[in-house]
Amino acid sequence: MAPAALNKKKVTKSQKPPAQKKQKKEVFTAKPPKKHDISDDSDSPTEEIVDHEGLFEEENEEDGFDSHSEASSDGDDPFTDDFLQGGDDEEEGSGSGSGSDSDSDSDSDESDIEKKSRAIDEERAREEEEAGAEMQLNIKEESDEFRLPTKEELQEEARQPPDLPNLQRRIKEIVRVLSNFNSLRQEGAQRKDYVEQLRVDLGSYYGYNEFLIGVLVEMFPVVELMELIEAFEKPRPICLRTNTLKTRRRDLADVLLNRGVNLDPLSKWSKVGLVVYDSQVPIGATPEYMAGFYMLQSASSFLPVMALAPQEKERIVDMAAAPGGKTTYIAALMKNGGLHRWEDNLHCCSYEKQRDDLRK
Ligand SMILES: C[S@@+](CC[C@H](N)C(=O)[O-])C[C@H]1O[C@@H](n2cnc3c(N)ncnc32)[C@H](O)[C@@H]1O
Repeated sequence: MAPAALNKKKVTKSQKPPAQKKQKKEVFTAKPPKKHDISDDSDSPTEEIVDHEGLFEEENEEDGFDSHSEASSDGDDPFTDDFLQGGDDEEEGSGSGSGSDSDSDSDSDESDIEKKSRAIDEERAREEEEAGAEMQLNIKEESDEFRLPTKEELQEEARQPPDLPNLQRRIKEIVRVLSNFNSLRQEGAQRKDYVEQLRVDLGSYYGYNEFLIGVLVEMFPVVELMELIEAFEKPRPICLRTNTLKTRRRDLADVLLNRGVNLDPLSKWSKVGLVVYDSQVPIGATPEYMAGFYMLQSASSFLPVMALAPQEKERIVDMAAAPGGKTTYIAALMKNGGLHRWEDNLHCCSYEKQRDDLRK
């Protein structure tokens, strides 16, 4: 069945690492390289990054494996050397025919091994202690009081090209302070000082004009604001809307699947939308598209029409409606019985008429 096939493909597609993982990697990269430095000097930086991603995807398993493999690899070399030497000694010892010598040799071998083993344990304990101290230092640095930049610092910054990592860090810090303002605020600083700096930094970092970022900052609490802005950075999925005057979504999906379009129903909230992951044919030039079986339309553009909930025989005016995505959706919901004003011309809008107009 089509939906099963679609879902399968969706899973493959959704295996892309989520943006959050990136952050995780950034936060943690400071520590794990130790293992790589020791175990394999020849690793290229790229390989290291790949390894880290793997590491944090299966954190627990890897941690367990990691310490084990580290222990055995660290331990292997000295022990191997030892046993080899020990083997030679033993042979020499037995060659001399002195049983007590042999015993004492083997005793001293044993104590050698013990010594080396103890040295390795001590070395490891020291390393762990150092790593712990380093981690504490990092935690302390992160939790150190964040201070807003002074006027002079801002003036100096303004003379330089934008320092994006610094802006990103400051945005993160301001969000952190605003999320727990009473405990983390800088003495004497007001919430509005942080919000103002956040507004400026978000504008510079993400390239918003003052008006738009000002509206967004006023409109949303800080956590939602960040979620929204980060969502704006992600590419929109390609969606199409079934023209229910001509076909059913399921039938359209089947036909497109057969053409090599990898798609799924858009979401529970839409009965007409399909989301396209990838396609072996240009999605805007299939025979079905040319025949008006679907319209390429962002999922978000479905929503105003759904909110409007147009009914048959209503009169709906859609001003400045080109290219007509919402208007044709309205027309479909009105079963082609509506009257729409479209741009400067009055059209008695059948779906086909609008579509034909679109092509002119
Ligand atoms: C954002 S689009 C509308 C999209 C449409 N609602 C849809 O879903 O397909 C706005 C359209 O209005 C047109 N437009 C902007 N100002 C206009 C004006 N003063 N008079 C007529 N059309 C205008 C633009 O050229 C553009 O085609």
